[in-house]
Amino acid sequence: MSFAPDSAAWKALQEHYDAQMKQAKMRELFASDPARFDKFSLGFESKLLLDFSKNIATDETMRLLRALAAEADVSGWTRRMFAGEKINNTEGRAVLHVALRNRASTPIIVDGADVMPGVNEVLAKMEAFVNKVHAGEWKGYTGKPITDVVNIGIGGSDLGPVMVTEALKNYSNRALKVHFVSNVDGTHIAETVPLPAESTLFIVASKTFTTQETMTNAHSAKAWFLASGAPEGAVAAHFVALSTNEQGCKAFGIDPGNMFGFWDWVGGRYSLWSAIGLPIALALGWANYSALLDGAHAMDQHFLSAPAEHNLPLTLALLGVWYNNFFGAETHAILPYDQYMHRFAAYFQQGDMESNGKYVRRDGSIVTASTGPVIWGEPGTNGQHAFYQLIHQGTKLIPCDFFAPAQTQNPIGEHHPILLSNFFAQTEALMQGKSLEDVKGELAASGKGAEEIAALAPHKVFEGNKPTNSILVEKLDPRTLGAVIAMYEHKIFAQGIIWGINSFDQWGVELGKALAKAILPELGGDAPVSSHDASTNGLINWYKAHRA
Ligand SMILES: O=P(O)(O)OC[C@H]1O[C@H](O)[C@H](O)[C@@H](O)[C@@H]1O
Repeated sequence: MSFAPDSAAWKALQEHYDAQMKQAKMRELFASDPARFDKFSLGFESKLLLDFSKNIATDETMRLLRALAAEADVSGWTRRMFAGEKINNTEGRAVLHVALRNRASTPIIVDGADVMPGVNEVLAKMEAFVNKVHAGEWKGYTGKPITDVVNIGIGGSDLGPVMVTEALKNYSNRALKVHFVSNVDGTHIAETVPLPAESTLFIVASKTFTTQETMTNAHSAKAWFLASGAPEGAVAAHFVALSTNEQGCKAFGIDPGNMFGFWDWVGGRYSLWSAIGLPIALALGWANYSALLDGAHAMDQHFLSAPAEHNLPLTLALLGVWYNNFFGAETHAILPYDQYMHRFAAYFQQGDMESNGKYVRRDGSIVTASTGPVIWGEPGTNGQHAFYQLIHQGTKLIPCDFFAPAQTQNPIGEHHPILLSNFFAQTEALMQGKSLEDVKGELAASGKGAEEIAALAPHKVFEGNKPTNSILVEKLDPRTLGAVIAMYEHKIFAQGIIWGINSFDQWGVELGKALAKAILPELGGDAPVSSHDASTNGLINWYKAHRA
């Protein structure tokens, strides 16, 4: 198999870029094709619209990009993933977040056994637990119902639950307060636990149950709980675990009955659909959590079966490759015009950057093309008052995804139309820009003299031609959010296939972890440290000299 950029489809795209698209102007593409919006927009269940017409792309671009996907065999790899093949080759694992939301329960075989009975068993256990907590039947050690839940986890065992509980806050059971502790900085737990211990439930969420930050926080939570006066025997009613490591949970003192398991074929950053979703289900109730899974399943089916021209995740993936590899874009912004979505970009920083931040291909060879972009973003309109200047007039091309719901969940006066008018205006401005002639005309109309016009005009020109995808949903409900998350997951998958990398390992996080373990004992005592490079020694010794 030939990899990008050695493949025929890649070369054809390069020629197309050099000959036509490098200089292409979206303004002109719109002017020359009145049907552009219709041709370059896709729907999903009539609840979601993806408008990708504001991209520097023609029919020919899309045709060539789809040929690239075909050449990389994205659809074959998709089928292999859904069938439970061990496509995570460096860890010898299947990649089956799709099984977690396989609502049809069609068998998926891994190592000769159907994974679906196990998936459904854990879901049933989660449902029973959630209902018990909500009904006030799960009691703390003094007989009181649970009022507060603290999820202790980091990375994939934190970001998904945080993002979804925030995004669907309006669907949550506000009587039950769900808190999240992730950072090993003692400040995080210290600022969280002033809580009523007798009615607080701790969830220790860790796929491996060895993650230093989570274990440290979990032990501190247990110490705080016992110090509050709770007897040792109360731990069972107040600590539950979400993990693949049963031994580790037992060693911590968690009753195996209060452990919710999952499997090595669930990647941490794809785990909100597994037992890791328990805090989500506690916050939102089982019906809403189920609807989230339903939405993701619907998107899975779409990704698996929709032809390339109608396939939303594939379209997003291909446009991402187009800018990343042909226009040299280094970053990609995710800009939700919805305050509830304020952790969405942070969630996909892990989802995308841990998946596709790789320089070695699945066969061990070094990539020769740029891989995953830097993902970043903040909700609109806040971002407009912070970093949009650079997107409009900077020297870097930053493709953006704009996202908004048509219906607000908090209709107050004109807030929602104001919000959406900004969304539409920004994508229009980014595409159209503003010409020198227009700027000069405006300055003249405002009474400025020739000299002032000449001095000011260049600063007020917007080149435009900045690409955006616009994603509108009818309403940000659980089903829709499930579909949107799955859409991005599959986008990341398809890009990984095109770049020839394994999107499902994360060896790059290991070195720092190992070094931290080696350095920790060196931080004790007063003896100066000299075993590292000069900078690291200097930093450690400065810390030792200045710590209280
Ligand atoms: O769930 P855990 O095993 O505690 O892992 C938590 C996180 O830590 C690791 O460093 C990985 O980079 C993440 O992919 C993972 O989500």
